[in-house]
Amino acid sequence: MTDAPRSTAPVALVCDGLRYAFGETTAVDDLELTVRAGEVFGLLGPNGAGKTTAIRCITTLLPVPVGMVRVFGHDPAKERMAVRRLLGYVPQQLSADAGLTGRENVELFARVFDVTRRERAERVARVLAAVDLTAAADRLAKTYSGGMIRRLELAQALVSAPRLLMLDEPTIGLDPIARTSVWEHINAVRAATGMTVLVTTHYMDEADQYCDRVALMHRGRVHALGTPHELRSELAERRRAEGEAEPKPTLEDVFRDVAGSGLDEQGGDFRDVRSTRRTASRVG
Ligand SMILES: Nc1ncnc2c1ncn2[C@@H]1O[C@H](COP(=O)(O)OP(=O)(O)OP(=O)(O)O)[C@@H](O)[C@H]1O
Repeated sequence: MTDAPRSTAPVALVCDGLRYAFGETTAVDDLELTVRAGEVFGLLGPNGAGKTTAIRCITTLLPVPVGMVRVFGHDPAKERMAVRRLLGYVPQQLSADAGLTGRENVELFARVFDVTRRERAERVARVLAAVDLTAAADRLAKTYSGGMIRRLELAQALVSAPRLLMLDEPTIGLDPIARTSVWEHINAVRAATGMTVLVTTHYMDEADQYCDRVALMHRGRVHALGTPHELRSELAERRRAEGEAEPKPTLEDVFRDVAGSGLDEQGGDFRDVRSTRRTASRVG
């Protein structure tokens, strides 16, 4: 396993030996990551792999009891507010208020993040446009589709102009078209701003397509790390050496290979029961 981003871009995020336990359950076990500025980095794994717990430690929502985390050089334990100012966070749980319009939801976040009154209206309009919600901005969020809600949450997180955007399962429960749309908007904003993105998902196909590098997590530990192409090529090489004629492994094959049979024992598959949950119905 390597953690050597080729880029010479500054380091956006470092986790070194991060460990977090809920009582007897070790949720994150010795996590080592270095994410470079401008990367889209995917933290992948089935339910219970430890992705959300890791994100909560990075975003200061949980303490860092063992190990070290730095966000653009800042320590979440000692410089909580400095870290929060650098971050945009879209949690798995709904963060939009159904009873407010799209614009009001984003304005609320702008206030919470101290965007000055002078800048606020322009900034809110800009992020709503960036996620293609200008036309729907003055409708109540409860009238939005699941994909629109996710894009609204993205706008909420973007209004503070974060340098590191953390997205916890941003496309869960969305249909394929809405999933693609969410990713296209993430990519467009990233291209326009140079923002760094850390995303968790258990959709291996999305990670393969949209992430520059991925870490495959299982039972709190990172089992493989690299570009999707590198990880697939390494497994293809091994399969070829074992006599397979034309191995074309997917990222999910790589995951099964590194995680072994334990993946099924855990009951953790890449299909989440919650993936059938419609984001829109959470709102409506
Ligand atoms: N508040 C909590 N109390 C006790 N155990 C918890 C708590 N939150 C998470 N865990 C446990 O920690 C482990 C990691 O959970 P976590 O939610 O970080 O995984 P995940 O990869 O984000 O999974 P999911 O995709 O289901 O969100 C699991 O075994 C989970 O049951």
